[in-house]
Parts: sequence; structure tokens; C-alpha cells
Amino acid sequence: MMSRGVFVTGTDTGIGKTLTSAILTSAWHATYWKPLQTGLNEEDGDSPTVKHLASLPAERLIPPAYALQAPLAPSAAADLEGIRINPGRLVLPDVNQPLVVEGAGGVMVPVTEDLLMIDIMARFALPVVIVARSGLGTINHSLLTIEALKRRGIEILGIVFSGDENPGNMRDIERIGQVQTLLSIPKIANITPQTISDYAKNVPALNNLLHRV
Ligand SMILES: Nc1ncnc2c1ncn2[C@@H]1O[C@H](COP(=O)(O)OP(=O)(O)OP(=O)(O)O)[C@@H](O)[C@H]1O
Ligand SMILES: C[C@H](N)[C@H](N)CCCCCC(=O)O
Ligand SMILES: [Mg+2]
Repeated sequence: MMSRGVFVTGTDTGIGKTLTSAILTSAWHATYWKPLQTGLNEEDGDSPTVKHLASLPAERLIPPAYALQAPLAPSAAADLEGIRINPGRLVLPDVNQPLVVEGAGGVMVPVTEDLLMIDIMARFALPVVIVARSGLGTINHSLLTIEALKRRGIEILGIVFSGDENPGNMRDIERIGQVQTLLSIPKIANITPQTISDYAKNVPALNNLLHRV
């Protein structure tokens, strides 16, 4: 059976993809996969964060296909270690639960010399969730991301805003980009398994969304 699920991308690195992935994974009792992890010499990586925040049992966490040290795009981090990323190893795992796949950085991040993150997304053919900042600068970044995805015929499930809600920005991006806002995640003061689980349980839009993936 084809895996159901989503690919979580963002308008930038450090924008809220992992937080969003933890919320979706928790709400949907999903399996989480970060295929390309970089920056492990500075942080533990996104898999342990999602495992903790979504209280995931080990069997619902697929290890990265590539786990790289430098806090750089995958192609550059791999180069530093003398590794050549083989796109043939980037294959969606066949799992029984919905799958939440998190990208590295945004859509135009190099994965190999001639493949970008967006090319890998096209191959996976999962509907895409775009995570964007709510505030100033998001209109340009969000519309560029939407345009790149549409140009390649990649299905956009919708956009998630992270940070203080900004209805004007939301309206402009929905109208010009012709996308739907899926969620607006407020600034969460204390991100813990409890706050994630409470949020995941109390936002009805999350369950409705599962029926569309
Ligand atoms: N709505 C929010 N409330 C509070 N903190 C947030 C919110 N959104 C993001 N953050 C914080 O911002 C930081 C970056 O977010 P996150 O790790 O989700 O980014 P990312 O897009 O996954 O980055 P990467 O490209 O490294 O995977 C984290 O410390 C996260 O907890
Ligand atoms: C290290 C970081 N947290 C991410 N894993 C990688 C982000 C790559 C971004 C590249 C870029 O757009 O300039
Ligand atoms: Mg992340």
C-alpha cells in the first residue's frame, strides 16, 4: 500500500518545521522520518526532538538516511565528510501509520550536486505542508516557496504559520498564492510533550486534515 502522509517543508531553516512535525505526528499517531539530517556536531538532530515531544515509541521513528555533522545544506555537509549522497537511498519507508517526513531547510536546498530538496519532494509525491513565519518577511518567502512547488506540479496541502497570528499576512498569502492556512501555531512559551499533546488534541483542524492525506 502507498504510504499516506505529508512532507513538511519550510520557507527557511529554523522556522518551525520540527515543531509542526511533532504536532502532526502526535495528532495523527504518525511515523516520523527526517531523511537528511545535518548539523549533528552542534545539536542532537530533529528525530530525538520529535521522539521526545510527540512521545513516540521507537518503532514510529525511522532513522535518517544520512546523518551529517556540519550545520550546512546536505550536499555541503556530505562533501565535508567525503560522502556522496545516493538519491536511490531516499525512498519512502512503507509503514502502516501516516508518515510525517521533514525536509532540511527550505525547498531550494542542495541535496547533491544536481538535485535540490524540491526534486526529492517531487519523487516522494506526498502532499506538502509549508511552514512559514507569521510576521514580517513571510509574504515574499511564502509566495516564492509556493511558486516553486506549483511550477513543478507538487501538491500543496496548505501552509502553517508559526508565531503571533498575523491575519493580514495570512490573507495575502492565501489570496495571491491560492493556498489554504492549515494551522496558525501561537508562540508557545514552554514546548514540552505535555503542551504538544494538549495542542494536538485540542485543535480539531488537525484531525480533519488527516482525512485529506
Ligand atoms: N510557535 C513557536 N513557539 C515557540 N517556539 C517556536 C515556535 N516555532 C518555532 N519555535 C522554536 O524555534 C526554533 C526553530 O524551530 P524548529 O526546530 O521547528 O525549526 P526547523 O524549521 O525544524 O529547522 P531545521 O531547518 O533546522 O530543521 C526551535 O527552538 C523551536 O522550538
Ligand atoms: C543545519 C540546519 N539546522 C539545517 N539542518 C540545514 C539548513 C540548510 C540551509 C541551507 C540554505 O538555505 O542556505
Ligand atoms: Mg527541523
